[in-house]
Amino acid sequence: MNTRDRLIVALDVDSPEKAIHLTKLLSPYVGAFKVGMELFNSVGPEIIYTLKKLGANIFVDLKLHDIPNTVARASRVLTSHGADILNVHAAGGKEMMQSAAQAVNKEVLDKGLTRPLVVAVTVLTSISARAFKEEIGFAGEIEDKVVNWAKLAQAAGLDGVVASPQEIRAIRQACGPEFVIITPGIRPSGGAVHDQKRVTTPGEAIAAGATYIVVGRPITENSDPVQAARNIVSEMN
Ligand SMILES: O=c1ccn([C@@H]2O[C@H](COP(=O)(O)O)[C@@H](O)[C@H]2O)c(=O)[nH]1
Repeated sequence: MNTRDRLIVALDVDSPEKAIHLTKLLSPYVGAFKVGMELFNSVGPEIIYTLKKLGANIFVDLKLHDIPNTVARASRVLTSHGADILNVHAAGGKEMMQSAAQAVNKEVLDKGLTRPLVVAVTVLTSISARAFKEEIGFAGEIEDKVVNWAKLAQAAGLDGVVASPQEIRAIRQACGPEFVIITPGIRPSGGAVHDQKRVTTPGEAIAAGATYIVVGRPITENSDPVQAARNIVSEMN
């Protein structure tokens, strides 16, 4: 895979015009675009079709988390809309993840679609070690929880996980070289971290074994998004 194909830009915007503008501007420099809750809920599923018509690969980041039947049905619908990557929460459990994977596989077979990657969100990159223990009440270390959830996702038939770049090496060791690791919480050296807590630079994430990195504000809120994306790809090398 080319370095630039490993860069996914988070389109955290509230209108189709802004999303289309960024997609046209950045498509030559990045591998894919992420449609998250803000854009999906502002525009609706048609944004997936609109951006795919522009030739973009789309990660639909809705972080499904519900009972197995509900998540399976939602996963089937997102597959039919043409998501290239979709995700569920690992905290939903093995049965939920298995149901999602099976529903996606069935939809792909029934409709002759290209199979999307189905990945599990582990511990959000905005969660600090203190919040993990004192607020949410988990015992132990974040890395152990992330690795356990990654192994559970793999056993459930998922393709990979979303995790912080700080846990990449441990996940790689536990789940092997083919397992997909998508890492938000990426900040260029010296850049503002915003609400992210477990961050690294693009270069550190790739060196640790990330399959894809996700970058939003450092690109989309930059006065020159193209240069920001090009700088990040350079930092990945
Ligand atoms: O643990 C997670 C899971 C998802 N995200 C998403 O990634 C982007 C990051 O945006 P930045 O502006 O680069 O912080 C955003 O869309 C999140 O919803 C995450 O950050 N952490």
